[in-house]
Amino acid sequence: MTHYPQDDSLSKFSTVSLQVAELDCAEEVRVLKDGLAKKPGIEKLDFDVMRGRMDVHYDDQQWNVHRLLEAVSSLGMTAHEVIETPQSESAAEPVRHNNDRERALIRSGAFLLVAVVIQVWESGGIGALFGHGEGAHTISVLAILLYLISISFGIRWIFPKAVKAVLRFSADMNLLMTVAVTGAIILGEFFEAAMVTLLFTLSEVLEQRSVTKARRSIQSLMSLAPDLARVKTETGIEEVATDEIENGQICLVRPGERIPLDGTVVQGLSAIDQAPITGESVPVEKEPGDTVYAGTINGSGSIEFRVAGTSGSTLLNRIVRLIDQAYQRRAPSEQWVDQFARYYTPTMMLLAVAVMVIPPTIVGWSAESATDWFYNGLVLLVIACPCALVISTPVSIVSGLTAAARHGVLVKGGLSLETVAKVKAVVLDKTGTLTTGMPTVTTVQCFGDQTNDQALAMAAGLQNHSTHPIAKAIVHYANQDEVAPAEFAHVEEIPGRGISGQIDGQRIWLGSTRLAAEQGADISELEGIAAKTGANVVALGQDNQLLAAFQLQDELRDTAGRAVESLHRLGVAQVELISGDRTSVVKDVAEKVGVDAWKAEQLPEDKIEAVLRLRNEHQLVAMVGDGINDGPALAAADVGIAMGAMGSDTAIETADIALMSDEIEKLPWLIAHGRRTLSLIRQNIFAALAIKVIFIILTMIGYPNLWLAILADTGVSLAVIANSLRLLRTKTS
Ligand SMILES: Nc1ncnc2c1ncn2[C@@H]1O[C@H](COP(=O)(O)OP(=O)(O)OP(=O)(O)O)[C@@H](O)[C@H]1O
Ligand SMILES: [Zn+2]
Repeated sequence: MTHYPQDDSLSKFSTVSLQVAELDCAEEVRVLKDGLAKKPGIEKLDFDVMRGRMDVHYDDQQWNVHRLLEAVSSLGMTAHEVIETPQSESAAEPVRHNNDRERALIRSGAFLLVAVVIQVWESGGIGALFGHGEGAHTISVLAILLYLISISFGIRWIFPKAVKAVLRFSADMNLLMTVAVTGAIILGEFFEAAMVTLLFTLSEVLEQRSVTKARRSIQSLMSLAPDLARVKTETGIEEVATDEIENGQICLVRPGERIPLDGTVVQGLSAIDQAPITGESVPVEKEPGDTVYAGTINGSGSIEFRVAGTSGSTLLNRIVRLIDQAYQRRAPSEQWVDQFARYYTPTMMLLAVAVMVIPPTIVGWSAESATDWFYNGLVLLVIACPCALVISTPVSIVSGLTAAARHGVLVKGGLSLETVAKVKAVVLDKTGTLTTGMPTVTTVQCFGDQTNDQALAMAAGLQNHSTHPIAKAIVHYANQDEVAPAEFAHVEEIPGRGISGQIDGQRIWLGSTRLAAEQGADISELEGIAAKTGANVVALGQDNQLLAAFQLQDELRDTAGRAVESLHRLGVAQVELISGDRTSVVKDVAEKVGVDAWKAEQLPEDKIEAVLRLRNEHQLVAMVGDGINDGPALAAADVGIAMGAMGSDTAIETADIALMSDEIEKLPWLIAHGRRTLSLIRQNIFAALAIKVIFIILTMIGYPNLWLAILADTGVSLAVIANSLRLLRTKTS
């Protein structure tokens, strides 16, 4: 049968990045989502409010960029396409800062001030500003004019959005503000109208500033990598811009300088401060063969290193890019607030209208009662403004993510941060998590007629193809004994068991006792060795013949016990150790670190099952692993946390959270940090709602005041922002 490509099978998805001029808060995100996301052919929308960007993933059979731009403008916004050049790589681009609005704020404030001075001077007292309801203050045309100019500066940012809200038949805070300001002008309360506008603009500016601030503190990470590097060339040493340096070139770094690019040390010894990436306070000794990272700080030795990759592909670059993406993922608490505001705002508007209309209808309409209740209704509108509520959560989340990154913990979104805060059970992998993950070969024992060196050459030859910690240990051991690894063909890794390959037409395997047994080998001798020494034993064999056994010892991290204790202290109900290693080894580790339960000789699929079982019992489960033979389990957990992610690209990309350093004590820190972030969010929401309730009550019992209401709201916004930014100052545990 012949295959003809079907029309719809040809349809493809494309992605375009749009710069949307009006996109600067959650409100616009909602509008764009409502207006676009559900249209056929729109696959996905991603927002980056801070840079005013929207990425559209669309079906290019149904849409093109031109049509997308039209769709955006039909929602009342203007957009243009962003063409990414390698240099304008998202992370490197400076955070957009809306200076226009700040300028408007200052002008609005200046005119307000002059107007106030004139009004007070004309009427001979401050009292003129605050009385209301009598309808007629003595106020000159000049003062009125100045107030109106002040208002016009601020309202320019609010009014267009309010109109669009009306056109969409929805109520948002811009509409609330516009109605309140217009109402106040109608009542002749110019001072209050101007004050409301000014304070509202102020809180919007503050929101933007604070988010920018949190973001900048990550971007300062980026600027850590120097722009110039000294490169070895045929003619000598030259200073070259880092983005012109190619893979494989040799760079020189003097003591105290920052490493310009990622690479491998080829000469020199030095201790390098990796805190910018890992948050570790202690410098790490580097020798030829070790990896160095862009942005880290060289200690007292001079080193030469061979560049790996380019300036765009450094670990630092990737981290900043991932954090950038993390900012865009909305946390559950953010969604909750959005959802809340969606009903809350129109409800408050209806309530305000009710206050304006119902009481005068009951007591009888008179000029006085109408004005009074109209004013009360306006106050209610202003109190209703949800802005403190709407800004609090994103600012907290962004600060929380940024603070974590500065401690060497890469959290890939607000959701992960909130989940880790609520974790009830933790599954730990052993190798690389509780132990250093750098086992060493202690003994080699041969059973066949070849020599130790021949066995070692074969083992090292196979292990050259593996990234398993055991593989590294065996290769390293062979290197030390100056044994050249044998060349293998058709090498296959057998997850959770070992590895096999062909040499001289023979199939050779290497792996756990379980693998040996599955190959039909007699494992009684292996069991004997393992029982005697308590070490991990790896067997080398051909068909069902045992050739050699390697004993390996992996050291426990000295902080492992304390970390488990901290987890218990934080109220984590169950800490389990799940390992692919032998029972005797795992049992020993489990007892030393004090976990609640342990399981040994677990295959990758068994590890998934363990995670699923714990999810049944404890709901939220975190799995911590090094990404080797536990990737699927990391994915099955509510939060997958990769340990020592610095060396492993896949761990960084796939885990929900990556602990860049090899420090297990970052785990309890992270849980505590997540809880701090959550509790800040709750405090903020509570404060914002509490102040509203207080002012509603004040209005009800007859102390309505328009500008005090908005002052309170702005005050809460400010407090909430300051509260959230506190996260940026958290210290490493
Ligand atoms: N590449 C390999 N070379 C040699 N042995 C291997 C290899 N991969 C797995 N094995 C064997 O399989 C066993 C299980 O491996 P696995 O990676 O699942 O767990 P582990 O590293 O022992 O411990 P943990 O599960 O705590 O990380 C190892 O103990 C080892 O005996
Ligand atoms: Zn507000």
